[in-house]
Amino acid sequence: MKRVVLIRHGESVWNKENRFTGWTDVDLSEKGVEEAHKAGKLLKKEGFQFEKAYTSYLKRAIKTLNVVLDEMDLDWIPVEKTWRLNEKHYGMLQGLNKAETAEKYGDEQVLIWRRSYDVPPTPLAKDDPRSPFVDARYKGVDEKDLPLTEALVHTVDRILPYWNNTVVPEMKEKYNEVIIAAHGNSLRGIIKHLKGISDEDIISLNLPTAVPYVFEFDDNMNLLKDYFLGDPEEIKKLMDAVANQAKKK
Ligand SMILES: O=C(O)[C@H](O)COP(=O)(O)O
Repeated sequence: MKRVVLIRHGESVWNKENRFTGWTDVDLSEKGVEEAHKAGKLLKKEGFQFEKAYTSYLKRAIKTLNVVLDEMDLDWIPVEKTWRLNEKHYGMLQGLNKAETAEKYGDEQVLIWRRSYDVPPTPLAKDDPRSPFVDARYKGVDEKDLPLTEALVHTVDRILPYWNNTVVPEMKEKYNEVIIAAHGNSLRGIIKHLKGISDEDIISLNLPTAVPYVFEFDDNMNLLKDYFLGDPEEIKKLMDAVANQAKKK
């Protein structure tokens, strides 16, 4: 049996301030660091032994991963970073408060921007200071792949080649247990693919911060089952809170 654990980063400073973040590189809040410690302790207690870790180019995911691995005495395992695991790019919404945006444009429009499968927010200009075209970390990425906004379909399009061409072959060949530390929407994209969730039903999936989500596979990487680690009632509350972040006050 093979296991992949997906974990959204702990609460970030902009999660705390309820701002759209996307590719903005904000740090973890104090609570976010605590959440990562809690997740690492739980994974250790449950006997996980990761052999490789994958994460994004964004520090909230990288730091969550580092805390988790440190709690598990697994600081030494190989870690691969890729821009393909970055959060969905939120275009011009990046930096705006979610509830204020709902006051201005209405709950329905904001739900479309957050959760519709194929309607992206207004794009950034290529030379906007927030654009990946002016950020050194994306210098090695082919310009045609760099987004200025994304809907989930675009996030899925850039993640799947990484899942199919890197994670799956590495697991078939040499690893039994890996962890992927990433973001609410980039992980929703992977989960949609793994569970065959429809474009309509994916709208209602909301991932809480730093709750390990376990996927078990057979040796050919066919999905057997999936489950969150932790108290189901508590997790349900956390998921509902994420869903309600962008509603009018
Ligand atoms: O980028 C963000 O703002 C968050 O990481 C995810 O936000 P969402 O739950 O509003 O999509």
